[in-house]
Amino acid sequence: MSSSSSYSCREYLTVLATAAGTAMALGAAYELRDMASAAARSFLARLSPRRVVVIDETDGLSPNRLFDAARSYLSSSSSSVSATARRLRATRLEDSSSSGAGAGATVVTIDLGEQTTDSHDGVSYTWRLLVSPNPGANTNNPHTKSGHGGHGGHAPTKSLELTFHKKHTEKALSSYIPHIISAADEIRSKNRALKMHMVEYDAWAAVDLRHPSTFATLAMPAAHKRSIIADLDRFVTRRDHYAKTGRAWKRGYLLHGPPGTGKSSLVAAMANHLRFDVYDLELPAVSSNSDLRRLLVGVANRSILLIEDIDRSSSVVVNGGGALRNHRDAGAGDEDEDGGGGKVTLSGLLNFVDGLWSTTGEERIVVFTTNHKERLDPALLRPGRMDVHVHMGFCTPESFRVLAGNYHSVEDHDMFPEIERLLEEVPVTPAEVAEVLMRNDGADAAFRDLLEFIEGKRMEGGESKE
Ligand SMILES: Nc1ncnc2c1ncn2[C@@H]1O[C@H](COP(=O)(O)OP(=O)(O)OP(=O)(O)O)[C@@H](O)[C@H]1O
Repeated sequence: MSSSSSYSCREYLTVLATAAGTAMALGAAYELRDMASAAARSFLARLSPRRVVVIDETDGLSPNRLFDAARSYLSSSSSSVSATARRLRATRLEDSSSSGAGAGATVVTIDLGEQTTDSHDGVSYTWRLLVSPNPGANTNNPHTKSGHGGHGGHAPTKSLELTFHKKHTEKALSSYIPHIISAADEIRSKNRALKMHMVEYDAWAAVDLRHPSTFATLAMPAAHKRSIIADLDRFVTRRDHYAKTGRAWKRGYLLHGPPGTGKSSLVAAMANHLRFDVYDLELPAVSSNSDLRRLLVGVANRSILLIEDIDRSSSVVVNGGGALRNHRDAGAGDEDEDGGGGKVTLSGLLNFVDGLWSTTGEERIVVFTTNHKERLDPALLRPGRMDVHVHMGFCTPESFRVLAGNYHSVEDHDMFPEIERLLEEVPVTPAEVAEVLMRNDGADAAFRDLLEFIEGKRMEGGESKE
């Protein structure tokens, strides 16, 4: 028994020793094989006409921004990812803000191990999403894996491989990668919720800008809309032009017209179109140049600075003794005639904005609104100050049809000819029309109510449409 057991033991040890020897031999063989395959890879890489750029998810401890940018880019329609990848991964974005254009949108991107192609500037690129185990991970111990241990430190790392012909290396690095970064910035700006910033205790305070107005819902002549959209689109693409001429990259808009004609709605439509935040600067609330400077410095890039009712600011000046003066040549640092040194002036503000923003090279839009353009100092109206003047007028038949579509999804109706005939002669603001259309549930009742409303205004008489 004992001899058989010692034999077994010897035999067992022999087996073990043989196994260990085999393992060592195998280990050495694997090592040799790895070395050989690395050498072969590097040899093949030298022979291959393809070049590979690896973009890891993290750069040590911090996230690699280029990886994030490339993933956003590959999820967007600007790349041809969805057309070429075999297997896609789809995610529905959280519907957290109604003002975020990407809110609730479905994002599609390539799945792990998949590859897709894209082309840019005549060059074809291949992308592959790979995952590799983290070197610090003990893959046998589930508690050290991300999601179990809670630290996530040993999660597998992802990387993107970008492959292209090596003759295009220069183009890939100096043109394609910057293109990806700027496309990703654009996607991020489209997906974020817009903000409205207002002055509170001498500092900007932000709330979500949830104004639903867009150029599609705006009641104004279609030709005017088209020219404003074209102007905005041209402006945001002209960085080089402004840089060359040494001018602040800003565009001034003056929106004028009676109350309720949609000036604020147009500002919201511009913000929604450009995905710019709005900074609502109430000039009378700003008491000194130092406050103004601080506020203007705090206006972010790619935003709209809104200064409303500037005629009211001017009339304070005309009557003397207000916080604002509207002198033609006044600078922001001028002394107030009433001895309230360092008070803000409107034209001073504009000089100030030009000087302050000419060095930043980022696009900003300044919008002034007024109900009385004729009351403004002509110095404020000259080009360069306010480049585009937009008149927001009373409701026209064309504007009425937009509102009828907005509120009742109706394109035509028996009562339209009568309503439109009346609108030609009676001054009714789009806000008044919108209010009547909104208070009625059914289209028939709404249009009847509107007819009565306009008739009533005509009977009252008052100002004519001219
Ligand atoms: N042109 C328009 N297109 C669509 N809706 C409009 C238009 N004008 C007015 N409205 C409706 O009337 C409401 C009030 O209009 P809005 O505040 O845009 O006018 P405003 O000209 O800025 O007035 P105010 O000079 O009094 O500030 C808007 O929220 C919108 O519902």
